[in-house]
Amino acid sequence: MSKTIVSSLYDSDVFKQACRQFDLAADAISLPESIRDRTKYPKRCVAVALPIKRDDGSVTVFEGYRVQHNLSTGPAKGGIRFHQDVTLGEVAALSMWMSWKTSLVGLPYGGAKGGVIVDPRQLSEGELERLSRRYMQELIPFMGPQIDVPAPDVGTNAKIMGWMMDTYSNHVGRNEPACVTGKPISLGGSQGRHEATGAGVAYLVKAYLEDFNIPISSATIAIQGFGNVGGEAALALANYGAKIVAISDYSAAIHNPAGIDIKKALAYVTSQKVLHNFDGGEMITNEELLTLDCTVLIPAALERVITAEIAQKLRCRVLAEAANGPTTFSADKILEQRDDIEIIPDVLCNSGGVIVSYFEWLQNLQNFYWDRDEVLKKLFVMLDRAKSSVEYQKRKFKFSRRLAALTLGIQRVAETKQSRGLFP
Ligand SMILES: NC(=O)C1=CN([C@@H]2O[C@H](COP(=O)(O)OP(=O)(O)OC[C@H]3O[C@@H](n4cnc5c(N)ncnc54)[C@H](O)[C@@H]3O)[C@@H](O)[C@H]2O)C=CC1
Ligand SMILES: O=C(O)CCC(=O)C(=O)O
Repeated sequence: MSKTIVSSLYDSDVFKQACRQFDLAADAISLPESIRDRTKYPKRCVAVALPIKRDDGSVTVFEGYRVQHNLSTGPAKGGIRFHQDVTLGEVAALSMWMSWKTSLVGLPYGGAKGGVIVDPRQLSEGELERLSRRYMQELIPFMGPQIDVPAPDVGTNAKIMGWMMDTYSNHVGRNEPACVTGKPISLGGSQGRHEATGAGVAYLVKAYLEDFNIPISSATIAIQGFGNVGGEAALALANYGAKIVAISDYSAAIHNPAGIDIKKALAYVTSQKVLHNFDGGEMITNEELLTLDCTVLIPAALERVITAEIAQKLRCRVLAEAANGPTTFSADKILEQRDDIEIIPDVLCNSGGVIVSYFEWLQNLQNFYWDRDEVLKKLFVMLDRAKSSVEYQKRKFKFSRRLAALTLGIQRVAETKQSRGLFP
């Protein structure tokens, strides 16, 4: 990666956070200096201008990115975010976390992430389709089933993945479902992918609560973010018998100590798009939600919401990081000292999404499809395996759980790069 680009990425607090995590992990495993920068910084950052014809005939040029952090361990893999606050540094940080995540869970992938600076709620359906297609069109030279395989993230969904897959397929002149995951099932999407990230979060929360001898039936859960991940995690945890006492999205936060009817909340969001005015409890502030007295707090929205100040006020027993990068580096230090909160770190906690994306890619490549039960069974086996390896690493080296997960992911990427050697 060019030094000029790297220094500009450091303008981003999220990128700094990912780099500080890397440095800590690299020191902890005494990663040789000669391999550090090659492992740490992205391989490739692509920025594209995306001119879109608006419904009124005018043209708006949006800006989009794809950062391929690591291509050494397999095709790059990671979601695409449509959000007004996207920056190149944020996308780069998210691409680093994708690399550690795919390596930690043992997938034959590298890591990548994409983003477009846009508030998708401000676009009509037609404008959104033109933007999604243009993004894929501009990036086709860098995409493909064996190069880089995108998926949904914040502000994107199966329909958008379908448009991107169609654009790619039209370009290569054949149906190529394996170029994108998280597609509609009718286009080769996998059973279970829609709920995979949230279902994986819920499965790990349940497994860790068992380890901590906390019955799930007595657990109270607060969730920030009620989109794909937060909504599906809430549903799965409610089905396991936990009580969801607070939920929120960008429009509202709702608290109900007696438990929120999650099916009703999901139906409300499907029809109204937001939680605003949902009649399921009392309105609270975002900070009140994060600092509620509860068994499990699940940030499932954006990065850096658990700041140092919030970390001091947290009253949960378990912090399950469904979002990527929700805890700042300084908040992490405080939580380590507090010692009364167990963290399930993002790269493990939300890995269910990319695991089922891998299953989708495999099904597309072999043209043989699995049913939902088989997908979920395989998902839970892989999550159990990843959890066990993290717990083993944690015990063996007396690391925090985050450091255990990061060192496992980083070590594998570094080892692969080292084994491949340097072209003279
Ligand atoms: N979609 C996926 O498969 C995966 C997503 N993730 C991560 O999970 C997180 C959520 O992603 P998705 O659910 O896919 O996105 P989404 O776009 O479906 O939902 C995001 C939710 O966060 C809410 N939100 C945004 N700003 C907020 C704020 N300031 N306060 C409270 N809520 C706010 C939105 O209103 C929405 O409910 C992100 O960090 C993403 O990177 C991680 C792994 C896979
Ligand atoms: O499903 C995927 O390929 C990636 C999902 C994602 O963006 C993530 O795990 O953060």
